[in-house]
Amino acid sequence: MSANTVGAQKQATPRLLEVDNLTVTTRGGDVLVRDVSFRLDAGERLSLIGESGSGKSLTSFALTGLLPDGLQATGSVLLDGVPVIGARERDLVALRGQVASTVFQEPMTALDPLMRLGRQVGEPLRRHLGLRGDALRRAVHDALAEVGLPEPERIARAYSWEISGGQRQRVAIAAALACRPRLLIADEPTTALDVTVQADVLALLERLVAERGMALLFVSHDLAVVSRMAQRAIVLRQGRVVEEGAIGGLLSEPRDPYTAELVRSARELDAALELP
Ligand SMILES: Nc1ncnc2c1ncn2[C@@H]1O[C@H](COP(=O)(O)OP(=O)(O)OP(=O)(O)O)[C@@H](O)[C@H]1O
Repeated sequence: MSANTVGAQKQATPRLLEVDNLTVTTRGGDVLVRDVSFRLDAGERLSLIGESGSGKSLTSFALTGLLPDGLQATGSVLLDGVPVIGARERDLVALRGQVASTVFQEPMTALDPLMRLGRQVGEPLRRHLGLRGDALRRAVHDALAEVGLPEPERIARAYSWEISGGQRQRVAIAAALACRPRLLIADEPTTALDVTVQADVLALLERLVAERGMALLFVSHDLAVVSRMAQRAIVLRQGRVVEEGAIGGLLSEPRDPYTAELVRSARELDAALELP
């Protein structure tokens, strides 16, 4: 194979995620996210930070075509080279779960209260990997065991309202990761949980991301958590990117006044916070 051919092949491998001028508007013309652009490579850990209402969730929803009804995305989102904006729902279903999966803030909304948990974890395995019968049952059991749930058989038979909030988030993580996506989008995955289980769920995500070499887009307003989970961060304010860079630099020498304010209030909130 010539050097030229190798070069051409390398170029042909798409980036995991390329976002250019992503803009989210309401039908009435209000701009909620404006001109957001960033890249994420395989295995990289990036955070979206910003105060409540800064556009973090809408940005993360737009990446897999999950914006709520009534909102419209423009610009370009390429997920593994496939355009998301304007794509047919059918094509997005193929990307979700296999290329990129999302874990949401409130696990209750991600899980169907009328369906046994095992079936919900099994659904992506059936749909994407074609597993059936014993193979499917084993894969569901393994997925539940891998997220540290005791008694996976019991959990598989249970409904979401029969287990604790922390366990629910573990089940949602198991469902999101069942098909081994290359990118995990975690939208404030511990905010709705009791503080005593937050650390456990973060440790679980950290372990799974490291073990599988997954890329992570971690959405949070909590700088202490971000400094643990990500290498790089994008700071959003009122729907715009105000700063981007390595976490260490953002925390020690924030360039934008808004980032400086976030760092200051985080330090104030928790004097014991271990920031560099
Ligand atoms: N479906 C919607 N219709 C109209 N406006 C919306 C809709 N969803 C969100 N917004 C508005 O868009 C802005 C950005 O919302 P978004 O949920 O992305 O913020 P966020 O940074 O994730 O905040 P939080 O940390 O509170 O979740 C907010 O002003 C919000 O009120």
